[in-house]
Amino acid sequence: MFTNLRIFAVNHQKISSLHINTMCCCKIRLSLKRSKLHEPVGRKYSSLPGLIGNDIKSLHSIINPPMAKIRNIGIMAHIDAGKTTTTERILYYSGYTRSLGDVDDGDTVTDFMAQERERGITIQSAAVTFDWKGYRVNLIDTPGHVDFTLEVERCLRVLDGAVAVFDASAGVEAQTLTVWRQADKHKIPRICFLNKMDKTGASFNYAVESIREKLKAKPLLLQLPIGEGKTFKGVVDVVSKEKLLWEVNSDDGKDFERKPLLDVSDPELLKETIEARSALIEQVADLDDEFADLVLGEFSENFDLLPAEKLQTAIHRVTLAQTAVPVLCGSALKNKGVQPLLDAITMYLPSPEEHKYEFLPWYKGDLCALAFKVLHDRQRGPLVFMRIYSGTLKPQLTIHNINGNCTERISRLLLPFADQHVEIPSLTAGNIALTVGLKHTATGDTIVLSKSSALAAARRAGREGEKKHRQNSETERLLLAGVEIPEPVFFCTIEPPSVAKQPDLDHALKCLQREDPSLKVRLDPDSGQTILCGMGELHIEIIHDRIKREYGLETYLGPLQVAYRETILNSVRTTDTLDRTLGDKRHLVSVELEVRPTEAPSVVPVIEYAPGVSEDLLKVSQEAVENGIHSACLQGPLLGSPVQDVAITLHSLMIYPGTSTTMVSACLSRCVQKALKKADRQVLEPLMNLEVTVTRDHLSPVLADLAQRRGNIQEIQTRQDNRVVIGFVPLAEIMGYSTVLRTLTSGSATFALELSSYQAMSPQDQSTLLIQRRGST
Ligand SMILES: Nc1nc2c(ncn2[C@@H]2O[C@H](COP(=O)(O)OP(=O)(O)OP(=O)(O)O)[C@@H](O)[C@H]2O)c(=O)[nH]1
Repeated sequence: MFTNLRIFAVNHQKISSLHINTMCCCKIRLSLKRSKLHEPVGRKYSSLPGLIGNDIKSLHSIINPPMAKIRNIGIMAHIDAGKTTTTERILYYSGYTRSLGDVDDGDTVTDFMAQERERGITIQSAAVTFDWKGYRVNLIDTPGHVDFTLEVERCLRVLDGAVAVFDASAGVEAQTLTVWRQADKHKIPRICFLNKMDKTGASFNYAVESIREKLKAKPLLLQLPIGEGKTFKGVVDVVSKEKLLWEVNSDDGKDFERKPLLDVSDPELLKETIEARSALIEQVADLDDEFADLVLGEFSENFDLLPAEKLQTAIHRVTLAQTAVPVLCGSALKNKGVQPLLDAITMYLPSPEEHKYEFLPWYKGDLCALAFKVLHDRQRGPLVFMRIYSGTLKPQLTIHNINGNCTERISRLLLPFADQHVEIPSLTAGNIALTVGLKHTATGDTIVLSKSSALAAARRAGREGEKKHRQNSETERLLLAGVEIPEPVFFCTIEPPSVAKQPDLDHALKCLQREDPSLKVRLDPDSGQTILCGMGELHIEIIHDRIKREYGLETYLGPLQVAYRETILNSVRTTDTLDRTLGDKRHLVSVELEVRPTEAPSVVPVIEYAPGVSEDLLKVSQEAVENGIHSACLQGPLLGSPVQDVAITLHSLMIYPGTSTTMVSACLSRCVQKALKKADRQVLEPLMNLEVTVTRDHLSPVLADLAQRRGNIQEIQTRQDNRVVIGFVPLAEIMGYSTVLRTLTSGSATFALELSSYQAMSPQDQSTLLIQRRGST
């Protein structure tokens, strides 16, 4: 077996040439505390647990543990809540690293891109595998910045459970709400970790209350803090009525004392704990009938006698049902409370087999996996992270990619221990694998054993959900991704240093798009320039920098522009005829159609056919008709921006025999454009949700500034000593806001932005924009 196992220890020199990138970017958080750039620090990694001392037994358990012992877990939070620090502690206590990494020193394992280390920011999520008390935990550290929300969502799709990390002095913050909603959407059971309990201003009760109020969740208090802020020393385990104290002088928090609470030594704390435990038991009994029967039967006289295990099992069920969330607390930075968090992960979050996936029976044990992340490694080519739902992955296995409709071979199979990768002979369902050798698989692709296996699964799926999935093609039913890719809100031109380098730029952009589906690249039909479209200023900056660092290309970005949309306000009916003779062939198309605004929002045009349009004709030309309509709606008549919220009804269509489909599309496209031009038109602009956290002293200048930016303030909340301004502001007005806010508040404020919707511009703002655009072209 040893011959099949090799460790790829990736040292820091390698990292810079390996995956990812080194780039400079600005962190939206305004505090400059990390402005010092760090050289990547050399760091020793221990051998993997089980690989030392010829321990073949644990070696076996490392590769394929029983499914009940697997936990696929994500860590999600608002920026800076402490996800990376918590992950570092987790890796240290699980024996995977020998020293404690620190984001402020730039030597963490999961933030392993050089830029992440330099700036202490998580950009790409990294999967880390480790073992804890006989459990295999695959942990994903996700980015907190809103520009990378898609990364978070993509990871949530493959997880069975998540830990939501909060800054205990701030409670629920803007980005927490976003990721919480995403976790709701993917039905991910969660536990909450109130981090930074050591920080001045930390408040357990305040943070719990904000979970209740803002997330509308039912917190189950499994712990109580012993002290808060500077006096924070440990926690009380409410379930077992024990106190856990970390030694004051311990520099790594590895050793801590766990003692039962006794009336003689801790009368007050014991009383408080018994009350909290009774409240917890009542809360769980309210949510779980089986537990209620137990409590009301055997233990109704005295809750105190209820064994901890019974309560734990019930909490596990309630967590899975997502009717409540267990809450724990600690301080990752000060090394307190992380080991109990690990215990809670294995105890309360589900194993893969506890998640019922409707598609599993379709495969009957054949391979089914989702590629959820692609990284480009200069030496090994693309590395694809996969969640295996069914079947087994092996090196040299030929697999079929349903999205790409292609077949390719996995050359090697690895277990992703952050920047150490262990080569393995096979990996079974429930695990997260890293594959080498797949050249065409992109993020979000569904992987199966073979084309025939996909067809067999599609037939089973078809039989099962005949009505439910009627519109989808056979194989579309099998696609797992389900991650909606938000439309980009920013774009800019990108140019290579010389025309000769254009193919290199195209290659780099193609690779980056496979990794990151939220990056869109298109060609400007008028200028022929390449256009980059992204989710935010930081996103585009990072792509630019990655092209330089990873692909050695110095590119030039045009000014960053807001991605507007257009729509129409009234119905217009029009006709068009295209009559062209090419060679000896006559192409003749005649069309009559109507464009009108839709009632419900729709990014793509809604296409309808009037009864007068011949069904036979549509059978052969429908695709060409719809291509023509879609292409017309890509460039609206006002700004050349995509047109949305329009419905198009085709009233008549005449096609002369022998006319090419290209001519049909061209005629439709021209006719739609003509109709759009005749209609009353409206520019839609991206409107952002804005949350600014600012000290009381700086509130007035921030509000005055927002008023000038067409900001619409909805609410000003009090968060401890700070004020939180919540409102909307047009994206066009908020570009470069980090610099302005830093100046206004001496670097003491933070802000978070998220796309809310596209909204109609006022006539005055619209005409100013149009004048500006026309002036600049
Ligand atoms: N006082 C205190 N500070 C902490 C604690 N945990 C993390 N920090 C600090 O908070 C800052 C952010 O920590 P990170 O671990 O990078 O947070 P993150 O959530 O991973 O941040 P992003 O990846 O940028 O979203 C760093 O300066 C940490 O040292 C804690 O328990 N107590």
